[in-house]
Amino acid sequence: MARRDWRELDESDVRVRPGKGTRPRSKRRPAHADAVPARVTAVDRGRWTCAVADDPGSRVTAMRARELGRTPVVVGDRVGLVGDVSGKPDTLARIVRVEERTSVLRRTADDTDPYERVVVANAEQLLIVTALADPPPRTGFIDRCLVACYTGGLEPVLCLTKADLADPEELLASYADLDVPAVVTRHDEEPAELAERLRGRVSALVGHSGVGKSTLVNRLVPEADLATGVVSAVGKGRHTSVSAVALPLPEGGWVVDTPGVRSFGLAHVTADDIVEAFPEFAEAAEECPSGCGHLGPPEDPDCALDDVVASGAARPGRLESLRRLLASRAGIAET
Ligand SMILES: Nc1nc2c(ncn2[C@@H]2O[C@H](COP(=O)(O)OP(=O)(O)OP(=O)(O)O)[C@@H](O)[C@H]2O)c(=O)[nH]1
Ligand SMILES: [Zn+2]
Repeated sequence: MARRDWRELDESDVRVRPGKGTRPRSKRRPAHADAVPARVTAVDRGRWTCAVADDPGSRVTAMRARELGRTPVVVGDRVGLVGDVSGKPDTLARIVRVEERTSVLRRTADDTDPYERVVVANAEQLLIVTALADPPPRTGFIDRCLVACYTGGLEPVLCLTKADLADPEELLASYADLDVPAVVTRHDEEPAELAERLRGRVSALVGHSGVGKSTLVNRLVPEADLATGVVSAVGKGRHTSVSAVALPLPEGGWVVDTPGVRSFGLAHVTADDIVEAFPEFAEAAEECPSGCGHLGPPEDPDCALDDVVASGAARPGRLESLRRLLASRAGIAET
């Protein structure tokens, strides 16, 4: 099985591993030994907003140093800044370095841009916001979010909103075998459990229009309405740009809203990439015929994963769930 690394899935990425071609870059590094570490919180027309040392009170505008070449720099990236990092009006710092990413969330290619691009870097978890009713939950969307998490290095969390309108039990049951943590919210109650889960961490948020994402963000980030510029994208709906924005949580951590992102870049994700997220099946998958899609009969009659369940080493529900995710990958083109 050719093991593919999520960090190498497309050419528009930062080179995240020291490879053959990186020697000149490491030579250059000492010149910026004084670079200040910061996190990118917003990107807008060739300007990057950065928080120095993760301090939400610091808001430095930066440009990209010429030496970075075409290296993409996205929200969540950890960067090194030189120049004026005071954040005072009309000052401009320079991004001279992009650190290796610990996770990536990609959006799908579309008519205006044929590449799958990273929209959020370094998020620890992805909050998949789904309404229990109005609009009704779409498991296909949730499943594709899960695949994006497993292959991008994020921990998924289900956030089921509008619990005042419908009971969460049925939906929770269909994800029980995946062991995905879930939080249930409703607008007439404080989202305390959710706030606890987000505290001190970097969490990306996705959800379709109308599921109550803005309602949640405004609850979690009380200043979201007051802050200028970058946060104006929150809650404007479909027509807003696809760029993400990181908002500081009052008790530490960041939520990264992803307005306009409604589907994920899974075009290069293989069946084996998904199986790797299921440790009990990963080894058996190497016994499968080459090119096995692991769907089982009739598509993949010689798939070895059924043997794992037959031997008692895995629960049948785990294989069913895994295969549902594998099947959902096939539907990635639909939005
Ligand atoms: N019954 C009920 N309605 C809610 C709840 N949360 C949000 N809503 C309503 O659902 C609608 C959509 O909420 P928003 O927060 O704007 O949803 P959104 O996902 O941000 O949608 P866009 O702004 O279109 O991206 C609004 O009318 C909210 O008042 C809830 O817990 N229960
Ligand atoms: Zn197989």
